[in-house]
Parts: sequence; C-alpha cells; structure tokens
Amino acid sequence: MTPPLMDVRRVSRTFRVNRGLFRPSGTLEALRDVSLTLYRGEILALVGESGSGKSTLSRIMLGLDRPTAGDVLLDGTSVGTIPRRRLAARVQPIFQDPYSSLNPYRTVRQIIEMPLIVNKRMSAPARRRAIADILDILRMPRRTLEAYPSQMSGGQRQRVAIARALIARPEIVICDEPTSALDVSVQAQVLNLLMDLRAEFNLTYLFISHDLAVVEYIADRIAVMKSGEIVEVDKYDGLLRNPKTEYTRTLISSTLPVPEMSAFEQTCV
Ligand SMILES: Nc1ncnc2c1ncn2[C@@H]1O[C@H](COP(=O)(O)OP(=O)(O)OP(=O)(O)O)[C@@H](O)[C@H]1O
Repeated sequence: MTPPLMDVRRVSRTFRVNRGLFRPSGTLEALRDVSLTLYRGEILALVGESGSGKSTLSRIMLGLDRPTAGDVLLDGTSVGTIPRRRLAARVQPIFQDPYSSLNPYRTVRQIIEMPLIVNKRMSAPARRRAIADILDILRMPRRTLEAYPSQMSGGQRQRVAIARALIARPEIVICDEPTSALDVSVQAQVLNLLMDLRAEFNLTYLFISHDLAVVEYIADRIAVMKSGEIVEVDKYDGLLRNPKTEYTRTLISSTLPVPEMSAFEQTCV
C-alpha cells in the first residue's frame, strides 16, 4: 500500500445555528468523529445525501475551515500549521459551478495566472511558459486566454477551472461535484480529462459526488457519508457485494438496476 498522503483523524465540526428570533441558538454537528485516509495517487470518492457533511469535510481538508476536534495531516503535518499559500500550492479545489467559481471580470489568462503569482511567485517569462504548457495539456486554443468566463460554455469554463487548479502543480485536487452542473455528454469529457490528468500530473483526487454512477466510473475507493459520519469505505464492487449499511444499499439501488446503459455511460464508451 502506498503511504497516506492526507490523513483525516477523528474530525468533528460543530456550527452554531440561529433557530429564530425567540428561540435559543443551538449547535449542529456537521461532522462527527470522521476518519479518512487519502493515499497517494488514488481517486477516493466521497458520496452521500445533501447535508451529510461532504463540503464541510472538503473545506477542512483544503484548510479553509478548522475542525472543532481532531486533525487533518498532510504528509504527517497538521494542515492548520501549514501557511495558507504553501497549502494551496499542494491542495487545490475544483468546484461544482465553474461560472460562480471564476471571477467574471478577469480574462482566462488572468484567472489561470493567479495561482502562479500568489503561490509560486514565478517570473513573468516562467508564468508565460507554464500557461502555454497547461493550455497544451488541456488542448485549449491560445485564443481562449483573452476570453471572459461569460463568453464560454459550461464545459470550457470547467476546463479553465481545472487549468487554474493544476497550473501550480498541486499533489491533491479536491473536486466538489465538478461535473454535476454540466450536460451529460460534457460530463464524460471532463471526467475523462480528470483521469488523464491524474496520470500526467501524478495527482491524488478526493472526488465528491451525489452520483454513484459517476464515481463507479472513476473512483478507486468510495467513502459513504451520512449525517456527518463516514459509514463505510470500500471499492465499488465491495460496496455492491456487501453493503454494510441500509443507507449504502439504498444509494446503490438508486444507481441500479440499469437494464440498458444510462445516458452517462453511453457517452463514456
Ligand atoms: N457555515 C455553516 N453554518 C451553519 N451550518 C452549516 C454551515 N456549513 C454547513 N452547515 C450545515 O452542515 C451540514 C453539512 O453541510 P455540507 O454542506 O457539508 O453538506 P453536503 O453533504 O456537502 O451537502 P450538499 O451535497 O448539499 O452540498 C448541513 O446541515 C449544513 O446546513
């Protein structure tokens, strides 16, 4: 087994919630004693219903939020002690909606270049070379650089988001529903691209999704979350053969049965 790259150790996250004008405020346990290991080079999927805590966990792994209890280690070092820029150079997000995650007032060139300025402090010629390289790898034409996000399709915008995430050469990419806002045919292209990039950049992915059909297609292992807890982690076949909880069984049965190929699978072959 490859060594752990990121280790989530007994993480809990409690939020204060306001219940209304005349009611006392309370607390909400978004994560409860969550442990999860991300091994170098793998694609680990995180699935679970809305509100189960997937985004909260990913924000903590990105260093954008702190756990109430527990810790997240990156190569053995607590992410809370790693300066924000240094962490961002190693762990990058790709979000669901490329439109709202890209600044509409910046050109693609400015968007892609930003992590190099902020995280790497590269010279201008080195930045130009890095931008040309990433465009080639993503097979994006040079003219895209002067466009604004509003002038692009959803799939093109997600490519820009991927270019921005990868240009500083991170080790881990945390994808939060990266294809769910896209048309089914474009979803498959973006998933195939993410898988090609894993090999090219030696990446490790945490891939958050509602959709078991999508994660079955790409994930090495799948972690199932429910009500702030990880209820099981296994390969898809393992989950299918021996689901440990009723909840996983329900998730699987909502993906299956698939008498004919789903529209998504047809676009993947
Ligand atoms: N900043 C916050 N303040 C209060 N409650 C929050 C906050 N962030 C998340 N929550 C709550 O924590 C729980 C987990 O939310 P989270 O967004 O992590 O779930 P999720 O599984 O990512 O859901 P979705 O798939 O809909 O994005 C929810 O009940 C949510 O309302």
